Amino acid sequence: MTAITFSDISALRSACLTPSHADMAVIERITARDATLTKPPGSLGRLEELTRWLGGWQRRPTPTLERVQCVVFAGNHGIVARGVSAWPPEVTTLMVRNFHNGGAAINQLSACAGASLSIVEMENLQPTADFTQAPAMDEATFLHCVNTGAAAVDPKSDLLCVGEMGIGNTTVAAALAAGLFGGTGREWAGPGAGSDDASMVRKIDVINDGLNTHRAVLDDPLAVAQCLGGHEMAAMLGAVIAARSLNIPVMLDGYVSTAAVAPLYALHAEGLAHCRIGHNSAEPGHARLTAKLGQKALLDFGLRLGEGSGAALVVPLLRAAIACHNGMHTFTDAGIGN
Ligand SMILES: Cc1cc2ncn([C@H]3O[C@H](COP(=O)(O)O)[C@@H](O)[C@H]3O)c2cc1C
Ligand SMILES: O=C(O)c1cccnc1
Repeated sequence: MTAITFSDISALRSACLTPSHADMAVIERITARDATLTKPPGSLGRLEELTRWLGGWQRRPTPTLERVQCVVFAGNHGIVARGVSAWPPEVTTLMVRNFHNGGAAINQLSACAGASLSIVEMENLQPTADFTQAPAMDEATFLHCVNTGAAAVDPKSDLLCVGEMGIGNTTVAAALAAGLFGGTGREWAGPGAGSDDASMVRKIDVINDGLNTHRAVLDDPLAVAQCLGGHEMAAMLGAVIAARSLNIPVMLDGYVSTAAVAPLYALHAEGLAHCRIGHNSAEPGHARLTAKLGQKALLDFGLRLGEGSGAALVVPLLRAAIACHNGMHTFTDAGIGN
């Protein structure tokens, strides 16, 4: 659908290092109109900020959400063989079938959001390499996954919601966060889809082993994404870069989607300016990661699912934000003086 393709890692790196920006003139127009609306200035709180963000990236003083796309990328992980998840990798495949049959949480939440839902199976759900032993992906596979993610973005979208399915990927998220921002497995790992105490110990060890194996490349965020990441994580990264070039704002979900795109922030402080984080996951590393990115999640509902659930969930709030901005009358219209 989109022509955004990176021919090699250096093309990808240069796109990461030169992010586009929101349209400041549009943001000024939105701010100016907001000041005329029949409410005390600032009284719609974060709804006002979200309207400026949407309009600034859409380059529209009257932001719209007619075409919202949710994309779920699915992948499997070599480290699952080490007992880091309470679930076997076959569940990834079974959940992909469930997505196609309309039976998962994201099917219901994307429908409530008035969004389309795309499901992308990465690398035929073949697992990555065990990152404690080798890079999770070779460079060509990593680049291919980034490009697959970029190609999944509908260039006509008004908003992109990204999500994932991949048994074991909360371990991968924690490894990415630790690789990018420092700290150990203990500080970044959480129970994911229900790991018990014994599994948590293995998870922490696997993350620490992965950090140790790849310590020579931890200063390069793209190498971190290649060595410690996953197929669906690389695809989310590619989708989010493509969205930025297409001026499409992005709603992230929880820990896994935030960690997948965190390399963009590590490469450039403005790298995730077109993204917001839908909710604060119950996965404990998420709040810490959100703070590292200088963001504040929209909701805190105790979700710990993934699939893009927390991104789709907040779309109705965004609709509320733009309905107020676009539909409210001004003090002049209403004949209210001050
Ligand atoms: C039935 C089921 C549906 C899911 N939907 C999302 N996840 C979430 O849980 C997985 C990560 O947790 P961990 O790292 O502990 O394996 C990912 O697939 C994520 O999307 C699910 C997990 C399960 C079991
Ligand atoms: O926050 C997430 O992304 C998450 C949490 C638990 C399981 N899977 C994903």
